[in-house]
Amino acid sequence: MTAVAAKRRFWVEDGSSVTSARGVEVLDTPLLNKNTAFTRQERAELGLEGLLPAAVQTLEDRVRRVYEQYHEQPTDLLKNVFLAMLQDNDEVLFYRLLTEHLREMLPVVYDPTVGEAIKRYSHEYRRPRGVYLSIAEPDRIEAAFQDLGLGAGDVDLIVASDAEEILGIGDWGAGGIGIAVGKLAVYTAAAGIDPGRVIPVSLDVGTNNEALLNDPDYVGNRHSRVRGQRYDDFIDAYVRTATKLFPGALLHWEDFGPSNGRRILERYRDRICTFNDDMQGTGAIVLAATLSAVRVAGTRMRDQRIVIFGAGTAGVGIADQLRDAMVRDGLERGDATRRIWCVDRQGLLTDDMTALRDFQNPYARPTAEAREWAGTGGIGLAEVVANAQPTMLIGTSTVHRAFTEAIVKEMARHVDRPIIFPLSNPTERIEAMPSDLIAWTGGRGLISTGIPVPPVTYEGVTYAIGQANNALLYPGLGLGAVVARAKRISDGMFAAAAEAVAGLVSVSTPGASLLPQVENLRQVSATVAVAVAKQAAAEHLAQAPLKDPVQQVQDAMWQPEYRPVRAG
Ligand SMILES: NC(=O)C1=CN([C@@H]2O[C@H](COP(=O)(O)OP(=O)(O)OC[C@H]3O[C@@H](n4cnc5c(N)ncnc54)[C@H](O)[C@@H]3O)[C@@H](O)[C@H]2O)C=CC1
Ligand SMILES: CC(=O)C(=O)O
Ligand SMILES: [Mg+2]
Repeated sequence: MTAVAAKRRFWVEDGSSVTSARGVEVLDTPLLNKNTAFTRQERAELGLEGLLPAAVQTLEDRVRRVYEQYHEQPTDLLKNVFLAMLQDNDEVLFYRLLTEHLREMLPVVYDPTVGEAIKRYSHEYRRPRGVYLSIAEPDRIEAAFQDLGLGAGDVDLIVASDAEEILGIGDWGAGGIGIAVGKLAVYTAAAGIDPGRVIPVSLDVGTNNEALLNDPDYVGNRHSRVRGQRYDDFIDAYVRTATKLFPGALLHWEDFGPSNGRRILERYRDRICTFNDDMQGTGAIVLAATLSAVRVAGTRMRDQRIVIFGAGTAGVGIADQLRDAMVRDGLERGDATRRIWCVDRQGLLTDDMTALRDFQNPYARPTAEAREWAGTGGIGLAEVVANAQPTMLIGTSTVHRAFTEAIVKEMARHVDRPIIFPLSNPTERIEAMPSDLIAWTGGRGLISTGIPVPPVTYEGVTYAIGQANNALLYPGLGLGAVVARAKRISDGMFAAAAEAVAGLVSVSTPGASLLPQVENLRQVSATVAVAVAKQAAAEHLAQAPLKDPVQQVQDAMWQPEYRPVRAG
């Protein structure tokens, strides 16, 4: 039996959607469905008369109603489920609502509530979204993508996760599709990436999460994680198929375990258009926040002394970009590397440790240097902070409350404006809350967090806490790459993106945020996109001509508006 390739239900011509679907099939297509906003003529043409109540409403009418319904949901998880159902029913309405209430709803669609939704995925499961690839059937990858009915030029972006390290909550197996869906929702809300031209992908290689393996409702493969050659071959089959079927697509990797994430990126980054968000997107947004902080502190990038607590995917990704920024500020690479101290489970990483991961090796400190720092229980974060006297402390460890009052006060003894970024997500993982950090440093701390937090008032000054989350960066990066039709995603593109974000921030007022506010995410993303597209052109990585990048970026941004729908 041969597989039957699915056909697209609709396409766009002169600003209208044209569809071969009729009746309920139209209402069941989220990017086509306008529900009560279908005009009388559209209802007649598409076989919808009698399937809808009499009133013909506008998008604004519909937004008003769903906003009320949203507020009737009693918990953030149920709000998330409500929005997912809306997205599956009427995608324009979902994106209009989300865009109009971004500060309110981003934490529900994305970090932190997305973490809870992923944990509950099999229980709250209603309908599928995306492509589910199973390690049991690597030879069905092509058929799986073809079931979408998309052509070679129809896809701009694919976000894939194997769900080994979802945010800071660990292995969530098939539920990991939720992070791909959430990241893509942010791409569209923040940067106007066309939601009809993206694919979320679950790479289901099993799970080591016992709770899932023993949960009768679990919807994924019920075996332990496959590793080694079979895993690599599966990833390779995914990359080969995706790039063959959709040669223009950017492949985004999200929430892999540290060794796989790094290895996959190294294998493909010079061959295809791809990036790892946790390593590179995070590194760039943290660099942006650092550039702002350094301006406030009146110091220079090259003068920083940086302690990173949690030297995994995100931590070392941040280290790499901060090191490169110090090199751009005039330091030799070796000298820049020596201004970074990485602390992980085993304490300060030193060069006598045999079990370091290869990407940690460059940051291992000479054993002799650290020997005299050892407290009674080894060289932990407290000893490193006391001895290294850092100007910056970054948390990517998933360890809640790891930045204690004693450690923060010790840091603040040695530096005028301590820069402290507790970046772990979701809320129950953050290394310290900003209100404490500001109090412990007497208002001198320059703070940014991964989760969204409200402003903190301390001794009459209100401190806005910028969200150092890769969501402020990757959407614009993706848009810039799409507009430029970039062949590769280079380190230079991340540096350009970071500088563009930092350039949007005015830090002259006391308590000003180190990063732009989430309300301005579309402006931030457009600015990043222009910088990234220009950088791609400068590095001869752009395949599209860039005559007027500012206008090209604006033109490329999808808007949540109902289009006329015609029968075809
Ligand atoms: N703000 C942002 O944009 C981002 C934040 N993150 C957050 O960073 C955290 C880490 O994420 P990944 O790097 O992807 O995970 P990962 O698993 O690659 O890295 C975590 C590291 O922390 C270490 N660690 C765990 N317990 C520790 C302890 N008690 N003491 C010292 N080190 C310890 C682990 O050994 C590992 O090396 C998560 O909470 C995640 O949500 C990750 C990416 C982006
Ligand atoms: C924000 C993000 O990508 C993470 O926490 O993994
Ligand atoms: Mg992530």
